[in-house]
Amino acid sequence: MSHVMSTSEPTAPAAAPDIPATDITTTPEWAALTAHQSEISAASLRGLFDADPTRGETFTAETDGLYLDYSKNLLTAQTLELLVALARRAGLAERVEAMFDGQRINVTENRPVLHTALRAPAGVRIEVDGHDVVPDVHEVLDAMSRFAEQVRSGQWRGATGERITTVVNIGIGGSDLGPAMVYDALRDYADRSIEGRFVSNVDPTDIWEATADLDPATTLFVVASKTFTTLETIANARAARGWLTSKLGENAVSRHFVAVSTNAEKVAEFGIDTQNMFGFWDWVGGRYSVDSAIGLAVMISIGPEHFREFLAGFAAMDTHFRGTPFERNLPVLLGLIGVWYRDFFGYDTHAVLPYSHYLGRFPAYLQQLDMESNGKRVDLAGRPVRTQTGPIVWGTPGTNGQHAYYQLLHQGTAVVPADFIGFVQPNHPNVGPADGPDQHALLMANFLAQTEALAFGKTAEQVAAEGAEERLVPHRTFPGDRPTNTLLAPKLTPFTLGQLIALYEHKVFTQGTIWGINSFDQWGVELGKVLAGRIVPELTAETEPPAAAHDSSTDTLIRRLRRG
Ligand SMILES: O=P(O)(O)OC[C@H]1O[C@](O)(CO)[C@@H](O)[C@@H]1O
Repeated sequence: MSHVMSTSEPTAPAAAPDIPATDITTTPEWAALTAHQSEISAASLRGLFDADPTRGETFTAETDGLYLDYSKNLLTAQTLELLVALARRAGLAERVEAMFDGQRINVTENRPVLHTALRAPAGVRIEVDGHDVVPDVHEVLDAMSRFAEQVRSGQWRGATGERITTVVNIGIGGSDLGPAMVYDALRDYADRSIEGRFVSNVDPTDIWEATADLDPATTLFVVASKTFTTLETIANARAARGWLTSKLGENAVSRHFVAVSTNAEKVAEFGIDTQNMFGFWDWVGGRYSVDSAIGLAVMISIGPEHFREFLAGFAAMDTHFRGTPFERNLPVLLGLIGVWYRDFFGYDTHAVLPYSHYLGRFPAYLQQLDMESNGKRVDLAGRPVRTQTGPIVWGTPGTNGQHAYYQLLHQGTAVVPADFIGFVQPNHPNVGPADGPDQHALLMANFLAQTEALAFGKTAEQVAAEGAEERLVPHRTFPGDRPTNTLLAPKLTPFTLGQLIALYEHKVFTQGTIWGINSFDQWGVELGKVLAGRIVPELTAETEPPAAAHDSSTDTLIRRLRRG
């Protein structure tokens, strides 16, 4: 049962779509937004809400139960019109079609970008060089489902005949952040008799911690790597194999190691039988791969049915993104609002603040999705960009952040636009007898209070009227006009999570399109990898490296490390 899929030989490769020749900053649409920004910067959210009492109902959009309130942003209907015109000028509609259509929009790697095919229902036809990839996707999904069921039911046993009770995913970047985040987010759907662990860091402490209390006889390793050449993953996988074989012998490997990769050759070279490999394709970017076989550890945890619901959430958002007018299109709105602040206000960072304990790793996941995609300084043609590009994305779950860095959000000199993500229903009721306030109500009261406070602040007059000491009035004043989006979903389910991930994928795409950059390569990670490869022998070889192998700083640090 080989699950490695290959697409047919290229027939007539789909041409890359035209690279926009126009610098977006020289367009009339850009100029109109620049002029409009000076008007808006004189406005306030208090004023905008006073002028339009229905603003909180009209500046909203919804799809399949996912509700976006973007009213607490410094924008008007005119701003939206101008932003939508900018999106049109950037050719967003055509670029969306080019992506869904399998055109080679990843021009620097000459690849299509088809993560949307990973969640396409069976029967839909999506071609790469004349080959329909949807049946391939479903074949791998079916193979994953069979394997996940075998592990969950205890049919798949370790080399000594024991059931698998721990699945350790070894991967990094997209081969870790996605499955680790989703595993946490969907704990309520998990078979808790099988624990999932995630090892990514090349620091030996990570794999040590993950294995210290484990029994190899009941442990399954999923080695997840698109390329199967990533230093951290291969080092950790080797360590895991040594740990396992020192106790169970070489023959145990095939019962305790499976691989997820696009690179069957390297998987075989590592010593994992490609019969135990689940494949995907070079048209899936690492940070866009959690809904591919990279989600295997998740599927083992939540089961194939919930995994399919998760995919259905992505697919629903894909349909919404592809078919909804920009003015009501959630990813487009989030993308345009982000461009508004990044380029016309110069705000450098963007916070994502989930009011759900289970979404603790969502901001870290989005950091890779957004910053590896849009942290670019040249456009598709290789010319230096004249816009700002991707913001620094950060965040942690509310309410913990409130007692840490929200001080800066409310009163600091930096303005940080933020997305607040919350759920109508809790994952869990209060523990124990209900003699205290409903904790979910406490959570959501904070969720609402924060965006209200950020938007409207508290004036010096209000502070003084409350009887504050005069010298304290400036300290206790809140400026307001700190913009936020509120995303509200009925409940954190596999479907909702799929929707949310796809929402941000398409937001990132929208922004990359406006900026005219390639959101699907990541050359910026290469230099450090190459230099590390050069330094490894300099740290470990018996003989000292030559005196001036690097700069004087790096050389001195290498000597200190060698001294031990
Ligand atoms: O899945 P792989 O090939 O091991 O890559 C892991 C990660 O490394 C990167 O290439 C960056 O170094 C990411 O884009 C990717 O998600």
